[in-house]
Amino acid sequence: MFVLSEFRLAVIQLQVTGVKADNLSRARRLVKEAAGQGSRLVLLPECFNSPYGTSFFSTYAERIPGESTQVLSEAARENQVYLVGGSIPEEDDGKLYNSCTVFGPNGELILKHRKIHLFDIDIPGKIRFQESEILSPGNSLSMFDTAFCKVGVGICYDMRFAELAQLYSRKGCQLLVYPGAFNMTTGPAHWELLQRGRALDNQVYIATASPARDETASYVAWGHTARVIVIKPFFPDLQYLAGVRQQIPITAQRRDDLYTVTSVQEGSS
Ligand SMILES: NC(=O)CC(=O)C(=O)O
Repeated sequence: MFVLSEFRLAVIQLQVTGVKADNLSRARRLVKEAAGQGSRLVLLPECFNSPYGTSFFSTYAERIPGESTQVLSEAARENQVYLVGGSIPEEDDGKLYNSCTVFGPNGELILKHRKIHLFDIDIPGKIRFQESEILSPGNSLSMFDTAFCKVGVGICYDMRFAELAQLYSRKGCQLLVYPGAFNMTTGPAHWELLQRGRALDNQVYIATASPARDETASYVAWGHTARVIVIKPFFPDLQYLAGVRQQIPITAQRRDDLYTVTSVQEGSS
């Protein structure tokens, strides 16, 4: 496989409203703009086609393939990019999921990742959110190969689970992408810290995209879309990453005789 050492990745902090058609056309326009600036991989935020909230999921839910994924497929093909389509509420067989679809430069669906860890938190006086009241969890890891590098996919709360990132890293991923939508409580506390932690521990690049902050929304996203890396911002540079892994060889130094992280299932859900 031909692997480019350095490539441009775009993370889109999309303004998301209650009008699905507007969200889709805005996303499409921004994917085109990102590709026009040389991006080869583009990332949209969690719930890019609908407001984020348990009261919205069933109204905005679609089957896959459906209206929103059709737009994503066309946007990927027209612009010849890998497109990580944030997430959408998905309906399948009477159940709802929070699902990320990834399309290749020919517009083909490469994978579907259903959020594995549902966002159920209760911080008194601050925020209570229970995705599991409405959604079902996915049960699979999701990775894909590009012409540049291998990519692992998680959605928002998935980022809090260090084991998932460890597994992706062990399975050869150099970049982990997390469409996300942290909020005004957890965002300032953990959004950047988690990304830096996942990147540093696993010697991988991390990219996240959030909806733009909208103070009038029922769930106010923190924003702060990031193209993080512990290492060197903006362009994922795989040669540089290989250098870091060689200089600080924690992968080879792991004590697999004392501990291990294993997966019981994989593939796209
Ligand atoms: N929205 C999420 O899934 C997660 C989140 O906001 C957090 O972990 O904080």
